[in-house]
Amino acid sequence: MSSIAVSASSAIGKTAAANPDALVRIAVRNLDFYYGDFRSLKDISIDFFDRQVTALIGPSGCGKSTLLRTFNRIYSLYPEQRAEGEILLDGQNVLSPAIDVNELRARVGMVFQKPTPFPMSIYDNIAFGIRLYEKLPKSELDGRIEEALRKAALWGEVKDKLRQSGMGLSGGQQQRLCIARTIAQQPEVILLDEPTSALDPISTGKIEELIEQLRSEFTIVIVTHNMQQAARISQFTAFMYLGELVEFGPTNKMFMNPTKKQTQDYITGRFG
Ligand SMILES: Nc1ncnc2c1ncn2[C@@H]1O[C@H](COP(=O)(O)OP(=O)(O)OP(=O)(O)O)[C@@H](O)[C@H]1O
Repeated sequence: MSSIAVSASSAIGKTAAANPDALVRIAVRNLDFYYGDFRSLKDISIDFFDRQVTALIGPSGCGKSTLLRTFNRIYSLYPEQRAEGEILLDGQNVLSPAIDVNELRARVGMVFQKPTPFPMSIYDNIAFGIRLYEKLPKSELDGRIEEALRKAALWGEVKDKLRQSGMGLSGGQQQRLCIARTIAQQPEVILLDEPTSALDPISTGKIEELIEQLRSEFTIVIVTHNMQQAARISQFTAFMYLGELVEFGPTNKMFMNPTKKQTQDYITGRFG
């Protein structure tokens, strides 16, 4: 077994096991995705469970980010990109033309690889997202901002400088600010696309702890290249290859006893 697999396996057991009774929050059915003529997702069917973290893993270009980007239809900003099939969020197909995409994006929040604070104060970074959808009196807005910063484990570090620019924070703090901005919109699902790949190990550890805390409230889907991270923080893991879902299951099973040889090869670092 390679060192990657050994340390990934040793992370198993430190994380909460998959809840077999968790409700399905997102049900993907026969999903295909096209960039122009290129079919980058092939007949994907998979369930994402309420208040569980699901890690999407697989080699570069296998379609992890593409799959993530279908859940809030962020791809629809680009006319040559299209999805076919069904993505049922609480039973409602988000690919239906009848869906209000702004409302969808408030329900399905997204945090990107590189922290993307807006060039405005810490306070306004969070207020901005709330004001898009709600008109709140100042006292209530203040409360929502504090709550979001607390949940993102950032309040203690920024409470005395809420009027300072979000751009002045460290990379790790900026990423937690982006998570706070997402939380403030009170989403049901949080999508994280390699949220720690630009961060140092200490900031990465803080984000991983935060993800574990957020799990009690949100359904979380995370794309990661880091197998140890997937093993540490997720309850379910999906392994993708060349646009297909190869294997999906509880993370401990995927890492300790995968069914498919391709999964075994990938998690042991022998993929070729
Ligand atoms: N804007 C685009 N136009 C055309 N093809 C694209 C575009 N974005 C991605 N693709 C292709 O779709 C496939 C899936 O890409 P995607 O970015 O989803 O993979 P990934 O698994 O997230 O990769 P990585 O781990 O490197 O981020 C790849 O073959 C990629 O080249």
